[in-house]
Amino acid sequence: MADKPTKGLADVVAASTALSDIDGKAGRLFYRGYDIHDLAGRATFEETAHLLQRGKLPTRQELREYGDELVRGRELGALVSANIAEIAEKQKPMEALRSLVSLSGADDPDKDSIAPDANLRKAARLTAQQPLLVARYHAARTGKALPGTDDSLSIAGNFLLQVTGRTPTQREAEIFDACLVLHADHTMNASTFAARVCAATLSDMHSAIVAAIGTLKGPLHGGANEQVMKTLESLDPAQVAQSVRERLDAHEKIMGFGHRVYKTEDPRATHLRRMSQELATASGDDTYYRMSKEMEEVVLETKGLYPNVDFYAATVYHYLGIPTDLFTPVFSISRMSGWTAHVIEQHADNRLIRPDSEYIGERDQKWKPIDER
Ligand SMILES: CC(=O)SCCNC(=O)CCNC(=O)[C@H](O)C(C)(C)COP(=O)(O)OP(=O)(O)OC[C@H]1O[C@@H](n2cnc3c(N)ncnc32)[C@H](O)[C@@H]1OP(=O)(O)O
Ligand SMILES: O=C([O-])CC(=O)C(=O)O
Repeated sequence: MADKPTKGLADVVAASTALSDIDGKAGRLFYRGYDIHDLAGRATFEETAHLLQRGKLPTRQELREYGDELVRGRELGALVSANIAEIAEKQKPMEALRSLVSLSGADDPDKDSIAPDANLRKAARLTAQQPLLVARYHAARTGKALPGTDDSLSIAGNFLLQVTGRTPTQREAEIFDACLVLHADHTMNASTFAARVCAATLSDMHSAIVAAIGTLKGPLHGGANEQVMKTLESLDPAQVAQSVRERLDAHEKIMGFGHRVYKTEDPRATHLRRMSQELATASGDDTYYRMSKEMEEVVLETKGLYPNVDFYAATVYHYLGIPTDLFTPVFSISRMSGWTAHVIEQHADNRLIRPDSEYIGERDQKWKPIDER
C-alpha cells in the first residue's frame, strides 16, 4: 500500500538541479550559486539567461555571440504569423501564448530533435521570441502597428518600446531588465515542475514550455500579478486597511502574499518594492504604491504573511505602462530562460517522472449490465 501523500507535494524533493537554490528561512535566492542581490541591477537579463542555459556568466565575446543568436532567433515563423491575428481576437493573453508557442514549435528548424545542441538553440530562440510574441499579440488586438525592434536596445528595452509605443528611458529599461532577472528561475515552482514532467517523457522543448505556460497562468502562481493590480484598482485608497481586514476575515486570499517556500521576505520583493517606489515617485502619483505598502502592513500584522514576487511586480509593470493583462505574459518572458534551462537539465540526466498515488475510492465493486444500474 502506498504511503499517505503530502498534499501539494510540500517539502518533497522532486528533482536535483544546479540552476537555482532557495533558503526559505533566510529569504535568499541563488542562480547557479550567485546571490540574486548581486545579480539584480548588475547582470542583464541576457547575461542571466546565458548563465542559466549555458552554465556560466558570459564573457564579453560570449555575450556578443549569444546576443547575435537571440537577434537571429527572434524571427517568428510562418505558422505563427499566419494565425496571430485570429488568436489575438479569440484568446486571452496567456491562452494565446500557449497556442503561439505550440505553433512556433512547428516552425522551429530543430523541431524533431531533443539533442543537447538542438536544445541549446531552441532555448535561445524561445527566449528571443517570447517578448516578440507578447508584443505582436498586443499589436494585433489593438490594431496598432508594431514598432520595429531597435538593435541598440536590450530585450527589456525593446519589449517596452514595442508594447508602449515609446522608447523607454534608460532607467525604465534598467528597471524592467532587473525585473526579468528577478523572475528568471525559482527551483521547483509549479510551472517548472510541469515543464520537467513533460520533458522527462523525452518529449520536446516546445511541448514542455506549453505545459509550463498553462501552469504559470493560474492565479495561485504567475497569474497572481494581474490579480494584485485588480485588487488595488478595486480598493478605495482611503479604506485599504479596513477592506483588506474584511477580506481576510472572510477567509479570502489576498493575491501576491504567501509562499510555499519563503517564510520571511521574498528577496525579489525587496528589489521590486524599491523599484515600485522609485517609479511611483517619478510618475507624480504614488497612490498605488502607498496602497501596496498599507496592504503589506495589514497582511503581515493580521496573517503573518509577506509579499511574494508578484505583489510589487504588479505596480512596477503598471508604472512602466504595461497593460494589466500582460503582467503574467511578462513573467513568462523572463521565466522562459529558466524553463528552457530546466528542460536541458532534465534531458541531460533523465528518468521518467512518475510518482505514486494513494487510492481513496471504492473497492470490490460488482459489475452490473447497463440496464440493471
Ligand atoms: C510566482 C508565484 O507563484 S508566487 C505565489 C503567487 N500566488 C499568490 O500570490 C496567491 C496567494 N497566495 C497563495 O494562495 C498561497 O500563499 C500560495 C499558493 C502561494 C502558497 O500556498 P500553500 O503553501 O499551499 O499555502 P496555503 O494556501 O495552504 O496557505 C496556508 C495558510 O495560509 C493562508 N494563506 C496563504 N496565502 C494567503 C493569502 N495570500 N491570503 C490570505 N491567506 C493566505 C491560507 O488560507 C492557509 O490558511 P489556513 O491554514 O488557515 O487554511
Ligand atoms: O516558487 C514558487 O512556488 C513560486 C515562485 O515564487 C516562482 O515561481 O517564482
